[in-house]
Amino acid sequence: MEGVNDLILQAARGGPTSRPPVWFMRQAGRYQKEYQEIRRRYTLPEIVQNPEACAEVTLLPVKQLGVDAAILFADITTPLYGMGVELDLVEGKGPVIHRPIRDSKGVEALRPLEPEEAVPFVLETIRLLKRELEVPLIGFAGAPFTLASYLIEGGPSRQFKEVKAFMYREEALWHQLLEKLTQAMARYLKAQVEAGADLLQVFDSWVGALSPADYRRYVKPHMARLFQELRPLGVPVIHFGVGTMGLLKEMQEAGGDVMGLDHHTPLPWAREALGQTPIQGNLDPVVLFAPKEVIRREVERILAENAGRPGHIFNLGHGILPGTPVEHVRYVVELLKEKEEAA
Ligand SMILES: Cc1c2[nH]c(c1CCC(=O)O)Cc1[nH]c(c(CCC(=O)O)c1C)Cc1[nH]c(c(CCC(=O)O)c1C)Cc1[nH]c(c(C)c1CCC(=O)O)C2
Repeated sequence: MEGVNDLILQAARGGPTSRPPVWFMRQAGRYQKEYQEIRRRYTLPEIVQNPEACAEVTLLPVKQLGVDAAILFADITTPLYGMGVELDLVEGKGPVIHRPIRDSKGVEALRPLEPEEAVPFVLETIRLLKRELEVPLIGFAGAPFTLASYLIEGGPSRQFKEVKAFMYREEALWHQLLEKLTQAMARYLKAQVEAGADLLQVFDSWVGALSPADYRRYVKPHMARLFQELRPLGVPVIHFGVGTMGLLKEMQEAGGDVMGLDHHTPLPWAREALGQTPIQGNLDPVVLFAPKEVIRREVERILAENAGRPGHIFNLGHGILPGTPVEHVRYVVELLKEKEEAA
């Protein structure tokens, strides 16, 4: 990508950069008044299905914050509609599935994903964005476990009791379900790269609910398969989850060029555990509600903990929360850009 800011691609490949590139998970969302205005007129699926509106929302944080990457605006549930799943995105809660999967009929009813038919609007949004963007575009998908947790629980969960009980009780069916989701997300991500996505992030947000032994048995083979399918695409892939310190080595073995670190994971420990693998993270999203002195202290702590090693993409440990002051998010970007001037 000549003439554009490709810091994030360099860092994702482990190369040296003049400063760590920065973007934020959920960088487009309710904390922005411009987003709230658009949301008063359209629902989230209506935005996603309208490439002009969707590109505009994707560009909002790039213009407002000066981040080093854009992330496609969509939800992890977006491709599920194309597999025959009916669901609602409930404000303040998250995805609610009309008929949660509880048996083989539910698994069989999931259709294979044909991206050009099921999500043409996502691919068109990517093509529109590529004409405008001067920073790389991140495509993304939910990982099979995280998607299965919504499909089986029927909505957000704290204990993940239904999904884990299903996994233990119906092991063969579980593997069928994860295989279907793996194939669908591999095709979805491939279509995003063909449309122009420059790197990818796989969100296994809720996989931290599993023990390392369960991860190895029930999830890791599918993740390994997914990353194997993505490798020929030739773009870096970020592998992210929350509460994953105990799983991080297993997740790294499954695949991904960059490992996402939540804010509970000590960065020096992760560097030691992961060797040369680039990392992304790991500021606590709640720090963005703190006074600027505290934000500065925490950003500097993370930079000091990384000790100038290459392959660090600055981000939060999880997504930006509603109510976060935009000014504070922008301040983090400014702090990182100051480092470049100082260098
Ligand atoms: C678990 C998960 C979901 N969705 C997503 C994940 C994985 C990332 C993570 O772990 O946070 C991924 C996601 N969802 C959204 C994006 C957009 C890109 C970005 O700017 O990061 C991304 C990357 C838009 C969205 N997806 C959703 C919003 C909320 C705002 C709205 O309804 O307009 C946005 C901006 C809805 C959603 N969808 C989901 C939740 C938990 C919610 C929030 C519910 C709420 O608080 O109202 C499921």
